[in-house]
Amino acid sequence: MRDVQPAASHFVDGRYVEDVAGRSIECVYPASGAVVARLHSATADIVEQALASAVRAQREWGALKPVVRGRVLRRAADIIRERNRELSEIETIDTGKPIQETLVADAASGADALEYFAGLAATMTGETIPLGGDFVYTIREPLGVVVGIGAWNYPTQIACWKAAPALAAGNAMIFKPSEVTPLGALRLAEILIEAGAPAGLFNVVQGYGDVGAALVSDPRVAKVSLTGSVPTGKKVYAAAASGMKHVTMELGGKSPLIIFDDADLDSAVSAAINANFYSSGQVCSNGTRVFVQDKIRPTFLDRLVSRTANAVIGEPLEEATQVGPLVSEAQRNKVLGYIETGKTEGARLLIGGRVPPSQNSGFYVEPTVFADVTDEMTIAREEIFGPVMAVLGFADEADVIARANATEFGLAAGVFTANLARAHRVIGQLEAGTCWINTYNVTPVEAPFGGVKQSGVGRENSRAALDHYSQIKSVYVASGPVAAAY
Ligand SMILES: NC(=O)c1ccc[n+]([C@@H]2O[C@H](COP(=O)([O-])OP(=O)(O)OC[C@H]3O[C@@H](n4cnc5c(N)ncnc54)[C@H](O)[C@@H]3O)[C@@H](O)[C@H]2O)c1
Ligand SMILES: C[N+](C)(C)CC=O
Ligand SMILES: [K+]
Repeated sequence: MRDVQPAASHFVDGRYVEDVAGRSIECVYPASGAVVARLHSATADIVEQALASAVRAQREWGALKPVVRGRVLRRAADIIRERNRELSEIETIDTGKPIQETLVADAASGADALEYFAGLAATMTGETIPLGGDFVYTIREPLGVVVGIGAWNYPTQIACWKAAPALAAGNAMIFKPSEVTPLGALRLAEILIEAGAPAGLFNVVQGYGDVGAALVSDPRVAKVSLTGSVPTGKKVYAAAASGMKHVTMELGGKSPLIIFDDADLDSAVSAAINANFYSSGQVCSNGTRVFVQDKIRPTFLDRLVSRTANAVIGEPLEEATQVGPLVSEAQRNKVLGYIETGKTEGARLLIGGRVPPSQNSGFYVEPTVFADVTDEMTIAREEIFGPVMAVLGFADEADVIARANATEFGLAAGVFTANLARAHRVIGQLEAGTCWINTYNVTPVEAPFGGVKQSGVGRENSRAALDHYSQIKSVYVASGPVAAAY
């Protein structure tokens, strides 16, 4: 296995920096439990260096022609693609996700975001508003220094999805990765410098929640973009509110995947597998409540179980492996606890539910399917963030829409049907920010991504993300003399 110990914990002002006074962070390889890197949480001194250098870099960067900023981001995208193999291995070691996933979904998606926003940078223009002889013109300005805070499931993708629109719009970013997966963002910071970004433009500081909180409460920070859980989102949103800061909140979900009886059944089974077992189920937008219409449910479950039995569980660095471990022991135990609750509350366990007998180290859980799940059961209400699918029945359209919406979350939703009129009708009534018809969890950077209700605020990706990283200055221009009352 490659050596992933970084030169130092943090990347600030264009170089690696360390302060061993910070609390220790051990980066664990989830497939074995071995410590693969030792880092330190940022001290107040490191946080100060990051903030001061970001303020300085942002002034320089924000004054550049946007097309020049785009060129730097485009170069970074190219470097990421050249190094995809190495970056994917680091991502697999950091998260435990199978290399066959990280080779296509992580650094590669990050490169897509950098390339996409590189192209859009120069299109961020204002408008002129004629007012007779006078007029108003508008300027889209950067916010200043923005903070990104990441979750552990997609560390590189999250860093890039936040950095790309932020930097394209002329901001500087300080990024705090999850303490569970500290590695990927450091490589992005190195690559941006290599691509020509000024020192301090994209700083990475490691740390636990207190480091995130210190960044969010600093008056030099104009915005925070968090990917994480709903409880953390509420804390960060509240802290940002007291400083009147902008926010983007990409939070959790318990999304419905609704399969009508006229759907292409094999595609629907594939989608349910992808929507629950990809990344061992550690995907925010997963369709973890699979509603299957009565007539096809027995056949659906048969095919689902026989295909799930074929999943290759194993060492994530081997290309044949399809299912790896969960990210940590704590997450594995949390998921096993939900499986026990599912059994106790009367759901029918069809397959999985155990630590795979072949894996005597690492944090593995078998892909697990529960049938006969009802709306009140804990496994149908709470986000598990593991490979646990709950299959529920339904008879008619109005009933399934009401039940799909009966949740505090609203991140995503999917509908499978051959009847496109029905597909659009149902999607129109679902309370979810990101929806799919006859597919699931496809998240191209060109499309807005984000949630409604408790699942979040704002959108990542697409043109919409640029609005969330910029503000409008409105300038009234007078052409005549000014009168006053006295
Ligand atoms: N919507 C999305 O795009 C998306 C993507 C991935 C994960 N998620 C969600 O993330 C969750 C899993 O990730 P997690 O366990 O890392 O989430 P988490 O909420 O525990 O932590 C997220 C990040 O917030 C930091 N943090 C914790 N307390 C903080 C505070 N008071 N102030 C500032 N920062 C603080 C953590 O250190 C970490 O970096 C799931 O709920 C999942 O649905 C959402
Ligand atoms: C954005 N996505 C779905 C790839 C990762 C969220 O957990
Ligand atoms: K790790």
